[in-house]
Amino acid sequence: TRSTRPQRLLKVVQKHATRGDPQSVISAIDHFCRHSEWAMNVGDEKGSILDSVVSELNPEKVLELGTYCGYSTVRIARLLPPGARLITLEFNADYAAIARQVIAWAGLEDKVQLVEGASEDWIPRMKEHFGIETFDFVFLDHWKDRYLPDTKLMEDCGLLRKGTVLLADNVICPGVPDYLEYVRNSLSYKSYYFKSHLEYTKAEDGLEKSVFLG
Ligand SMILES: O=C(NC/C=C/[C@H]1O[C@@H](n2ccc(=O)cc2)[C@H](O)[C@@H]1O)c1cc([N+](=O)[O-])cc(O)c1O
Ligand SMILES: [Mg+2]
Repeated sequence: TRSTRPQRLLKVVQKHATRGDPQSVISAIDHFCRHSEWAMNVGDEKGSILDSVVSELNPEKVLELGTYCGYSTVRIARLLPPGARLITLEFNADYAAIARQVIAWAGLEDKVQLVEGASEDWIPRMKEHFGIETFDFVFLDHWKDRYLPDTKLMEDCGLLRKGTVLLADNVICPGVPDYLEYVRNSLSYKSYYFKSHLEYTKAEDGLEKSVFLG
């Protein structure tokens, strides 16, 4: 039977990227998704904004909601200082299996912990299961109707501290109106919109950076 899109992405990485070279993994996926088959990776344009936010923050503890094939996992983990840790949550077992191999190909498995399951089940367990006090940086790129409830859940679980940065993908396309309204109007956040484009297209999209004020 026909392969899946994640399987085709992994094949492209294994064929065109160099083991242990995260940039080559990123470039191989971007080239394939721009010229052969679109996929819902954050992509090169928004990815550069993600890079700048991570580089400026230099986070020790990172949470990613929505691994998919591991593209943004690789983008973030490649910039983390030694000893820093990225926990990425993936609901779909098939996607998780592909992402593990993409992350390993990039040579970043020591910095990344991929956890399979639903964000609402794992967020309340971050402290007791992973020994996490608070996160320095959270990248939201999972189901768009989960951005707001999961943000409130992270607040309630005490996982955000003064200065924690949330960066949300797709705030225009497909859009997360309830999340945007919340972080832009809540007195607990200072929010900024980075205008960009939907990955590999000319459609508008953007990233919303929201700093938790405690
Ligand atoms: O729908 C989109 N993303 C949903 C992503 C969902 C991912 O998050 C995981 N997850 C992990 C943990 C959970 O608790 C739930 C799901 C799912 O198993 C999936 O791997 C999307 C769509 C477009 N688009 O143009 O249509 C563009 C984008 O950049 C997008 O991100
Ligand atoms: Mg996205």
